[in-house]
Parts: sequence; structure tokens; C-alpha cells
Amino acid sequence: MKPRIALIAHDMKKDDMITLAAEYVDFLRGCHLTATGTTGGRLANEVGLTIDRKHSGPFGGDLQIGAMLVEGEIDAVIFLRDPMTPQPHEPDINALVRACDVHNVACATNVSTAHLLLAQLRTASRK
Ligand SMILES: O=C(CO)COP(=O)(O)O
Repeated sequence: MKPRIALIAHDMKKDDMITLAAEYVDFLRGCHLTATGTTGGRLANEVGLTIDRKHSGPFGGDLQIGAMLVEGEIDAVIFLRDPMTPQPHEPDINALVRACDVHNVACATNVSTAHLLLAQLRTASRK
């Protein structure tokens, strides 16, 4: 089965997400990708990925992805959070990260961990 990966980035981290996705584009093309609205739009336009786009984070996108995760529909989350900027939907962000912990779903919240996670998933997919 294709890895099912959620990709989410706050505004100050979106450029990092684009760079990361471009680096793993060949692998990501073979995955089922879900993203919050604006992140997904940029990944589609700038990296050419096919993405299942949910609402923007502040409008419930994190919660939609959290609900998918609870239903067992997401294998890994790359969530590049901005720790320096207050977000209006902080409770939704915490709910998504908590859901990852509750359901033991891998969740990378910074670029270094995202590299480790994507590299591992890519290696596993080649076996
Ligand atoms: O706010 C977000 C995650 O909490 C991301 O939402 P967007 O991808 O729509 O900017």
C-alpha cells in the first residue's frame, strides 16, 4: 500500500516545506498525500504534487487531518510548526499532535526530523 502522508506547514515554514518536498519529490509522487489548504496549494503549484487538500489550518484543516488519523487513514505526519508565532487555532494544532501521540503515528515537527522520517519511509518503500 502507498504510504499515506500528511503535509502541513505554518506560513513561516512553508518555504522549508517546499524545499523538503522538492528533495523527496520522486518518493512523494508514489505516496497518497493530504495537506492543509494553503500548504497543499503551494505543494501542487510549486512542486507539482497531487494532493488531497483539506481546509486551511485556521479553518479546521488540522482537525480534518486529525480525524483521518484517528480513523487510521494517515501513516505519518510532517507538521512544520512555527514556534515563534502565536496561532489563532493553537488548540487545533495541539489536538493534531496529541492525536499522533495517542495513536502512535509518526509526527515530524521540524525539518531535521522530517528528513529522518521521509528517508526512512523511502527506504522502507523500496524493500
Ligand atoms: O495553519 C496550518 C496548520 O496549523 C496550516 O494551514 P495552511 O496550510 O492552510 O496554511
